[in-house]
Amino acid sequence: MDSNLPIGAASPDAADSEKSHRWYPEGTHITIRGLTKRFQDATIYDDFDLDIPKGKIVSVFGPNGCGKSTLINMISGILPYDAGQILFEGKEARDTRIGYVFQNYREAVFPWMRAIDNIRYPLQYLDIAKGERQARLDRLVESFEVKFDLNRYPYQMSGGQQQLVSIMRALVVDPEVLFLDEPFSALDYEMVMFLRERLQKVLTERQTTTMLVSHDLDEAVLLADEVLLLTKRPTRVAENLPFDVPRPRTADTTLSPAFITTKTRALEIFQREVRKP
Ligand SMILES: Nc1ncnc2c1ncn2[C@@H]1O[C@H](COP(=O)(O)OP(=O)(O)OP(=O)(O)O)[C@@H](O)[C@H]1O
Repeated sequence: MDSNLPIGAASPDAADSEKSHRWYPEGTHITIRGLTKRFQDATIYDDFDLDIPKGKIVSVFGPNGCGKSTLINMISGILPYDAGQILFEGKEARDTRIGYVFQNYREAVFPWMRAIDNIRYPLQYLDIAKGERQARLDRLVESFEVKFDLNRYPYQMSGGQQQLVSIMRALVVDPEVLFLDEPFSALDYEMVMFLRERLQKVLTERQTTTMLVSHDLDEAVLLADEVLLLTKRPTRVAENLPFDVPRPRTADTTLSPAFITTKTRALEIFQREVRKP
């Protein structure tokens, strides 16, 4: 298959087999071509291309204001863009099951609903039987080994517990793609370690394509299969660093030579980019 074919172009031997109709590179879930985004006079993205691999965790890291949130908001369909195309194995965002976890869990969870009802909420939009809905909920609660009472209301829960509820609500529909924008930045370290560990386990089991925006380089590398390093605006891909040490990855992983090598390289690229005029 020719991975250099432009979006929408049929493969030359398209008639030969079903497989040859694929015009996105093998193993790619999200294909971005010619993406352009402007806010007033500022051009954030100009003719930006990117491929996101299927079933992997990609961390997005880059200079302040380079457009990390803007990127995942455009991909997830929350934010319109000025030009270009974003496709999920050839489908539009609206035809794709998407989960999104916001940094600000206090605004994301529904305060009038118990935790369990918050998590259950999106299931009503899926065309599945009631029994299967409950089974999904039970499986998810089991995977996260939830220790607190899910009959509590958000105001009765800690920040970390509320963010866990919001993560579980994003996962209950078994999303094809999960977006996380700084999900752990407002939480205490013990909770951060717990959530990183649980989330990794669930995402790896389910092989959910995931894009994580993080300001914390340790976290970005620790959780990633690939670290996507962005430049200053107009934003380009500075480099895509693979990080393939086995999972589960814990706080101890940050002491390993492989981690230190990748983090050091990421930091060099980041510093090179922020120093550019
Ligand atoms: N709705 C908007 N209207 C105008 N400008 C915006 C809007 N949203 C974002 N911007 C600007 O676009 C740029 C990219 O914003 P974005 O939040 O995507 O960057 P980021 O890399 O996630 O930032 P940070 O590192 O600060 O979290 C910033 O300069 C921001 O001020």
